[in-house]
Amino acid sequence: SRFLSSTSVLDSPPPPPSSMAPVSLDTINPKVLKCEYAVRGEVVTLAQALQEELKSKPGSHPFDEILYCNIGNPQSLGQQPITFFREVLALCDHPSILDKSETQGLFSADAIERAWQILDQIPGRATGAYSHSQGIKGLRDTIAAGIAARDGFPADPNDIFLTDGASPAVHMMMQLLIRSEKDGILCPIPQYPLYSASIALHGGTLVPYYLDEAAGWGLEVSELKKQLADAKTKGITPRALVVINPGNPTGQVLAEDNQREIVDFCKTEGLVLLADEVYQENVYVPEKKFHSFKKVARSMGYGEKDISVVSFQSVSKGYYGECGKRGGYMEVTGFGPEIREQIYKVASVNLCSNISGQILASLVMSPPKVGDESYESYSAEKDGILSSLARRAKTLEDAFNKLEGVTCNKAEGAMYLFPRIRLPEKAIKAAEAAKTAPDNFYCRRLLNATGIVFVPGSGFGQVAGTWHFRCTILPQEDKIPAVVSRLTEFHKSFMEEFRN
Ligand SMILES: Cc1ncc(COP(=O)(O)O)c(CN[C@@H]2CONC2=O)c1O
Repeated sequence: SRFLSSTSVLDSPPPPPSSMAPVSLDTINPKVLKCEYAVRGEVVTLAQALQEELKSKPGSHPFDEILYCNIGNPQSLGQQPITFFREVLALCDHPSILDKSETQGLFSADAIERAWQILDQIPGRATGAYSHSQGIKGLRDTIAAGIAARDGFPADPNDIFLTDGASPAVHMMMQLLIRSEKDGILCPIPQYPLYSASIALHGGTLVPYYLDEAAGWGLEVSELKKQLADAKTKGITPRALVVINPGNPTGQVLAEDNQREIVDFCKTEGLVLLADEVYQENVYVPEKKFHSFKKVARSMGYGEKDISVVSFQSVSKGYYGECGKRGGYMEVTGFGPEIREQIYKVASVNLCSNISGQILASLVMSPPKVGDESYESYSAEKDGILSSLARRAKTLEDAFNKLEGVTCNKAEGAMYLFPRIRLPEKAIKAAEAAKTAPDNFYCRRLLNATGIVFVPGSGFGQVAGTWHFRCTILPQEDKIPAVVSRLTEFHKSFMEEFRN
């Protein structure tokens, strides 16, 4: 009746502000409020503000540029894309140039050939069309063949779901597995906060298992068992175990026998093994090698009926670093057809992932081979990037270990270092006074003094009473000395200021 007579609306006083706003913090989904993602959190927001100030008021800070060491985003820091991949992508997106004579002079013959092959796998050769909701079948065939060649065990294209990066694949699995807050997902601490965020958004419970920093971030099965039992006493039903290998933020690469223990643990406990393997190409130490969890399970004689393994891959990492192209997949094994049908249904709600990402995922899993025209140049680009990442990891690891009160495990893989910092009591008190976590306090002070952007360890989780920060190994090599010198100078003055 309020809107039936215009005069009553015109005469009546405006409703109080709270009831005017259709949406307010207390009327949105509380799961959204609970969700956090520190990789682009408070310190990064402050960095972006400083960057704007530097633009509008040059000289307004004791540094002339922001050095973003917060996110695994290689190409934003100058890393070049892989030529062959981009040649194929460009040709697939503009097929009319494929048979022009000029094209022969501009693109490698095998890139032209690969583009034709891919286009022949796309209905109507239209990269602008929706595809099958699991992704283009021909590309899934290529990816399955790449997985089989990597592992030495068969892969089924129908187990593969191409996604816009690994993130939406993780969300889909959380959506499938979490029925209520009574469902628990075992996650490593420290963890990549996509997992804690997704579990929060889907209303589940994160069941932590602590990686052992003193043992090079080792994953002890005894810890898994302890946390599982503890969760059950609280009425939680553990559904899955997340393993990030190589680890983010911790950089460890699991030993194969440790992986076998983990597979047995999941099989015994009836847990889905969620294997996040987006850094599978990022291994820097000769004594470690990447083994997929699916390969480990199969090599133990465990097949489809023995264990559910979901493997996540992405085009955002490795030596390709194509974060913005949003490509990746999950390989879903060990589920019955009725479950795969449910996953397909959820995937079909989003129609399909983007086609460029799908093409890239197939290129990443089936790159140029020996004898291909582009193989030499492709290998030179790949080896150049990976060897540079290894050097940067070592340089930063050594620099951190030289800082007073800081210890840093080796980055065996991935793209990060996660040093521990023992802060003086005075600094802890100052952080409390600033109403922030001590490691966040340190990162904010570092940013304001040097322009360097780290992410505080509290954004990834850590043993209570310990403090860390995460630094990527991604600034180009010519920038690393500046990171080291600015950090070292800042750290000395910070420790002096707060010496007990
Ligand atoms: C372990 C892990 N899994 C999944 C993802 C998601 O990748 P895509 O959705 O891009 O495929 C990331 C991204 N790494 C984040 C982003 O940059 N820095 C990080 O820590 C990651 O580190």
